Amino acid sequence: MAQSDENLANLDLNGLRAEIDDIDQALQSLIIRRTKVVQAVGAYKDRVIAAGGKVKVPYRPAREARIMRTLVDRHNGAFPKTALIQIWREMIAAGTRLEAPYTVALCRNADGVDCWELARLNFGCLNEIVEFDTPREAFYALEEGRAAVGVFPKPELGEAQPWWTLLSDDSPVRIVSKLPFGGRPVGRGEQTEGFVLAAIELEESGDDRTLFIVSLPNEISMDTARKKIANGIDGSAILGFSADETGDRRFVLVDVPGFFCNRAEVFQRALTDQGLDPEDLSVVGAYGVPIPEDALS
Ligand SMILES: C=C(O[C@@H]1C=C(C(=O)O)C=C[C@H]1O)C(=O)O
Repeated sequence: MAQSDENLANLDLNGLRAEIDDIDQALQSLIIRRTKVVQAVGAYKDRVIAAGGKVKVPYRPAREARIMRTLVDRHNGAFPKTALIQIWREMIAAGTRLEAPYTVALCRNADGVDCWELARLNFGCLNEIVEFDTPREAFYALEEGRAAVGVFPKPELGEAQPWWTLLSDDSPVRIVSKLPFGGRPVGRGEQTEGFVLAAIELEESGDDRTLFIVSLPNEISMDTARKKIANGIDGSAILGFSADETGDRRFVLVDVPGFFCNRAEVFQRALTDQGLDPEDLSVVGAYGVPIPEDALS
């Protein structure tokens, strides 16, 4: 029972296994207790939803990001941090599923890439993953509450009909997380990155980036737009651009450091100061900055 680290070397195999059995029992009791608390959170969310009447999506990625960062910060010993995160991923995904049904929507990009491995690792072994034929269908499943979350491949610059043009101020669906968040799958899916979409409110995780879509007149070359956006907003990156059907303007997806939910005017002003004169600007998501690879080793 609760042997000191030094004493472990004096135990025989049976003694060591008895020690492991005790630890497993304590861990399992804590999982049982944690699940009861998660269910109480679910009941709390039910009351809030009953008052507000929205579709119930229990997933709270900002809270999950805080939990994962805390785990990594306080860890020590030989057990790998990526595996530690994975244990919590399973626990969180299985518990969240008790709060409300949980289907994960997937779609492929034009190159046939999907985020199946990332989705399975992040949303656990129990949640159903449904692959849709097109990003549009996956997106509608989220809007209509047929799926709780969707994992869409990271946009490619210049791809035809990018999925992110489906996002708008009129839709409750937003980009809410970036995957992988804490550790990549080994082998298949290792190079893949994706964004999680869900019809939930944006919340701050303490270290976030914000995504907005701006429409610019087509006369402004992509190069000019890129330079002016970079000059106007420190640390910004352009993730995608597309021409719209009428062809006189293009949409640009911009990723900026910080949490700027409901603060589109900040970007509007920064771009106007650069002489870009944006026609339309919507904040379409925010995500917790993933844990860097070197913090996981
Ligand atoms: C329990 C909650 O619901 C979900 C489950 C979480 C967990 O198991 O810790 C964390 C965030 C949510 O995705 C919560 O919102 O706190």
